[in-house]
Amino acid sequence: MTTDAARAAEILADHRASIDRLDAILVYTLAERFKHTQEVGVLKATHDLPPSDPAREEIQIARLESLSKSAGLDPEFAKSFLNFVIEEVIRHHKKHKS
Ligand SMILES: C=C(O[C@@H]1C=C(C(=O)O)C=C[C@H]1O)C(=O)O
Repeated sequence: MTTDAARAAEILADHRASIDRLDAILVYTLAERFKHTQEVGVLKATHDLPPSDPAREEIQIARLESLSKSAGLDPEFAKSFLNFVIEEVIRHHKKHKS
C-alpha cells in the first residue's frame, strides 16, 4: 500500500469508528425514548385517551425543523424520521388499547 492509500485507510477507519459510536448512541437514545412512550401508552389506555395527538405532533415537527436547521441536518429528513418513529409509537399505543 502507498503512503497515501495507507493514510486514507486510517482516516476511513477513524470515521467508521465514529459512525459506530454514534449508531450505538442512536439505538440507546431511541430505546430510552420508546420506554417513555410506552409509559405514555399505558397512561392513555388507562385514562381512555386517544393514541395519537396531532396538535402535539405539530409542535414537535416545528421544533425539530428548527433544531435540524441549527444542527445542519436536512429538516425534511428529520421530519420524515420523526413521523416514522411516531407512527410506530401510535401502533404500540393502539395495542395497549386493545
Ligand atoms: C407519545 C405520545 O403519543 C403519540 C406519539 C408521539 C411521539 O412519539 O412523540 C407524539 C404524540 C402522539 O401522537 C404523546 O401523546 O405524547
